[in-house]
Amino acid sequence: MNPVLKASGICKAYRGVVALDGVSIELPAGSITGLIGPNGSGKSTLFDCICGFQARDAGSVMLDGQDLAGLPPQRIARMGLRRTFQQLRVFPELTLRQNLLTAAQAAPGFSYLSELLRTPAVRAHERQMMERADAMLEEIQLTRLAGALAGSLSYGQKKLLELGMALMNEPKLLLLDEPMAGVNPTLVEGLKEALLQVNRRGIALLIVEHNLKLMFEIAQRIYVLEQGRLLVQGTPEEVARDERVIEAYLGRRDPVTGEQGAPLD
Ligand SMILES: Nc1ncnc2c1ncn2[C@@H]1O[C@H](COP(=O)(O)OP(=O)(O)OP(=O)(O)O)[C@@H](O)[C@H]1O
Repeated sequence: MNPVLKASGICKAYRGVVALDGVSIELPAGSITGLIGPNGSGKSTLFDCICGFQARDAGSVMLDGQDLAGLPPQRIARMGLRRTFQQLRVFPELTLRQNLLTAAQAAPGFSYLSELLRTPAVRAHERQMMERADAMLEEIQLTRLAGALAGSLSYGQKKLLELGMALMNEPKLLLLDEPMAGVNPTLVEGLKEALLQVNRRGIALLIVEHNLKLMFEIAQRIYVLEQGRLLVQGTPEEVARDERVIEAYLGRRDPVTGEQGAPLD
């Protein structure tokens, strides 16, 4: 089976600072993959280079066999590759339902004029998107807050809303940049379950997350970056046992428990 994503030889430097140096990853369709590494190892930059938010210096990215070279991020998103960011991106002055609708795709083939005249086809599409938004609210279990302003949500609820927004157009692949960061520990389990639920629908996940305990629980495969290079890849068990990974984290903190200088297992 074709991988849903194949990134090969990705290189990126910021004014001489090498952030990525020939990184390659391959994600099977429908899989959950973790991307870990110490601070500054290039994880967010790799996301940016895959999604078209940053131009690559070298390397190629294929989504479901299609070359993404030169395509803008919005186009890549429409092709089925969505992402979330370390910093939340919801609209605080809009309701939850409105936030979801902003993420809904305009129907292909509608002209500006047909949108302006609100033709029956446009109205039917709007109805469809409204139904989709309501179904998504149920899925993220925020239906009771459909009409509330997003700004009034807790941080964890905003994370769920952001996840819902990323899912409005049924992507093939979702890149999640630290989905658990800043989330109240009592909500971590709920968010984990939401991610597993998304994956059960066949959507592949690539997750950057400092909560490695969670990562080791849900990922089938883990890639480890260090200083812009791929250090190791393997199953969670293989990665947790790998001397190079333990070494990379020693003196910083244990990737699983957060303790200083302890080995992985
Ligand atoms: N816009 C930028 N301009 C200059 N240097 C940058 C920029 N973004 C990232 N870098 C540098 O590139 C390297 C990789 O950074 P990146 O943010 O991708 O790492 P990361 O693994 O995501 O880190 P963290 O876990 O702290 O989020 C670092 O040395 C960083 O300082």
